Formats: sequence, structure tokens, C-alpha cells
Amino acid sequence: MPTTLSSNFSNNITEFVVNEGNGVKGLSELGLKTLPKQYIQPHKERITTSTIIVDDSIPIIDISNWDDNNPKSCEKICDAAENWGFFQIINHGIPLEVLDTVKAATYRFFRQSAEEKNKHSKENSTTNNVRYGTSFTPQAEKTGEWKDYLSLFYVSDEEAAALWPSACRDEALEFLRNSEIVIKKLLKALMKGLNINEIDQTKESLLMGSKRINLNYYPKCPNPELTVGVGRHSDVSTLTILLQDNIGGLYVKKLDSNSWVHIPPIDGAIVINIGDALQIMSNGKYKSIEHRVMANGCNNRISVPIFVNPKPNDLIGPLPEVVKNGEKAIYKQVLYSDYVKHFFRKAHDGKETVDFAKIN
Ligand SMILES: CC(C)(COP(=O)(O)OP(=O)(O)OC[C@H]1O[C@@H](n2cnc3c(N)ncnc32)[C@H](O)[C@@H]1OP(=O)(O)O)[C@@H](O)C(=O)NCCC(=O)NCCSC(=O)/C=C/c1ccc(O)c(O)c1
Ligand SMILES: O=C(O)CCC(=O)C(=O)O
Ligand SMILES: [Fe+2]
Repeated sequence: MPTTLSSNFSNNITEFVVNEGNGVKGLSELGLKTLPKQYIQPHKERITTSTIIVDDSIPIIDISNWDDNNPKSCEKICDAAENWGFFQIINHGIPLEVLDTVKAATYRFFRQSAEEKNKHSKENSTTNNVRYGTSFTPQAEKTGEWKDYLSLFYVSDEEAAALWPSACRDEALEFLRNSEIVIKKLLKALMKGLNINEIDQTKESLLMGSKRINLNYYPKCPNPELTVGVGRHSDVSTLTILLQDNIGGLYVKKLDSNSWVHIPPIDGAIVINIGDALQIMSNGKYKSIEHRVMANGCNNRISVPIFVNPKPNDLIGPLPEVVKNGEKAIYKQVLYSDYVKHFFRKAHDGKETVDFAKIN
């Protein structure tokens, strides 16, 4: 097995990783001793101990006794959304078996040959709703991110049966189905915090009219300190429901600071974060916070986020109930698909995406 790259191979990294569909998983499995230069991030993007704080953590909220008469859990959710933008939920009711099987399915998908996975690449896929890729936007990035992914946009069970890869389709659908009750409970609590006590069908569709599930694979990395698994970004979703494995490495920026806090893996827990769409709809009350993932020198890591979104054709802006009390709108109305395209067409750049919707 080669341990360093021949200059010829190095020149052809993009060909091997991106075009042939080997991904960074393929690179990792060559047994490289040093990180290819294409993945060396500028200093300011690396995750260093000097910016990490260890004596703080995002809230962990037990939602087992959750019902409408329990304002305490509702308050905790809204406080976390305002002050952290991130929290973990435990005793959420999604069976552990569902979580374990979608993790196993993620490994099953990525274990397949490059040829099989690459049938779902941007170039080869017969649909825009299924995409296998690597890094974030290789066409627009100066430096690569050490991650491969499969992204599945949910339209219907029938479409998924026809188009999603069989290695992970049923398990991804099962996770989506089981997350539905939790998503509705969280949105109900978050709307209460905005004095919206009734979620009618129009509002439900605006908050959770479309879903995307990603399977992320972060292979073991030589020189993990020089690169990132995922660079600084905030999600463009309403809410993200994130399942991580037991490896760790996800960091979230502490509000109004330059410090980063680790999100420790907790067996059976799910990480929840507010996305840009809800920051915009709440006129900035709920925070869509920057986060990033450290690469790992010893272990492969996987994660499975469900992005809960408006529908592509929805107009999003501060909700009428939020601005009706004379509050000044800080965001304008934007077409959600324009917002998402703006996000996908550039490299990760922290919180810059939301400027697209700001009133200047
Ligand atoms: C996403 C779109 C806009 C795609 O619509 P479509 O008609 O297919 O547009 P398109 O013109 O083909 O695609 C627009 C661009 O996005 C890129 N793109 C589309 N899907 C993806 C994807 N899953 N991953 C990366 N890029 C994508 C395309 O490659 C296009 O770029 P370019 O080729 O013009 O350079 C549509 O489905 C939509 O509006 N969806 C709304 C719901 C939604 O998907 N919301 C996003 C939630 S995802 C979210 O919040 C976070 C995601 C994330 C974070 C960190 C990562 O590292 C990461 O990989 C992903
Ligand atoms: O892998 C993780 O823990 C986070 C991934 C992430 O932020 C994303 O896919 O948007
Ligand atoms: Fe994210």
C-alpha cells in the first residue's frame, strides 16, 4: 500500500476523489501518511485547543414527560434555541433500534465500491434528489473538507422506493418516519415561545414542508489537525435533527464569543439545532449557530442529519405574528430555493449565508 502520494497521483487527486467517486474514504484507505495539500486548511479554519472551552456545554433536555401542560420543557427548549441554537434531547421516544439501524445502513452504503456509489454522483444520478458527493462544493472550494456524503431529498415513499440506494433506503425512511413526532413537538414548543399557540396547516407546511436526510462519512485522516471534517457553517434548515455516533468532534460556537464548545456524544441522544430558516422566521430570536467538525486521526466517524425545511417554493421571512407587535423586521422575504442555492453554490463561510436575507 502506498504511504505517500506520487506527484502524478497528487495531481490527480480530484480525478480519484471527486470524479471517480472514491471520496476521501478511498484516499484514507490507501493508508496515506500525510495529508494531501488540497486538504490543508488555512490556519484560521483549523480547530485548535486555544479556541475551545471545556467548562461549558449545550443544554441536555429530557423530554420524556413532555406534554402541553408541562411549560418547563417548553421553556427549556425555547431558552436553548435563543441562547445556544443547539441542544441535545434524551428520552425522545425514537427507538434506539431505529438509530442503530440507520447508523449500520450508513456504513453499508459507504462500504460499497466507488463505482456503485458514484452512480449517485451529481454527474451520473438520474435525479437531483439523490446525491453522493465529497467535501461540500468541490467546484467552488479552495480547500477540501474531509467528508463524503449521501444526500436524500424526501418527496414520497414511492419516489424513495424507486430512486434511493437500497443499501440504506429503508433505514433512512424509518428514521425519517420516527422523527416526525419529535419534530412536531419541538416546533410546537418553539412556536409557543413566539406567542403562536396554533400551528395550522399553512404554518406546518412552511416550517416542515420538506425534508432532506444526509448520511455523512468522515474517514480516519492523516494530519487531522491540518484540515476539517466540515468547515464553519450554519444549516439552512428550519431545524436539524442530528444523530452522531460515539466518536465525537462536533463543535459549536458559543453565542457572541469566539469560543467553541464540544458536543459530547451521548448514547441514544439526538442533537437538535436551529437553522437559518427559523432564525429568519423568528426575526433573529432563535439562533442558527455556526458549527464544524474536526477530522479524526484514529477513527472513522459517521453522522446522520435530518434537515427539516420549508418547501423550495415557499417565501420565507419574519412571521407576521412576530412583527405585528411593532417589532422591526431585520430580514426580507426570500424564496427558500434561492436561499438554499445561494448556500450550495459557495464554499462554507460561517454565518455569511444569512446576509442574503438581511434588510440592509
Ligand atoms: C437544494 C435545491 C435548491 C436544489 O434544487 P435544484 O432544482 O436541484 O437546483 P440546482 O440548480 O440543481 O441546485 C442548486 C445548486 O445546489 C447544489 N446542490 C443541490 N443539492 C445539493 C446537495 N445535496 N449537496 C450539495 N450541493 C447541492 C447543486 O450542485 C447546484 O449547484 P451548481 O451546480 O449550480 O453549482 C432544492 O432541492 C431546494 O430548494 N431544497 C429545499 C430544501 C433543502 O434541501 N434545504 C437544505 C437543507 S440542507 C442544510 O441545511 C445543510 C446542509 C449541509 C450542511 C453542511 C454540509 O457540509 C453539507 O454537505 C450539507
Ligand atoms: O457530522 C456532524 O456532526 C455535523 C454535520 C453537519 O453539520 C451537517 O451535515 O450540516
Ligand atoms: Fe450542519
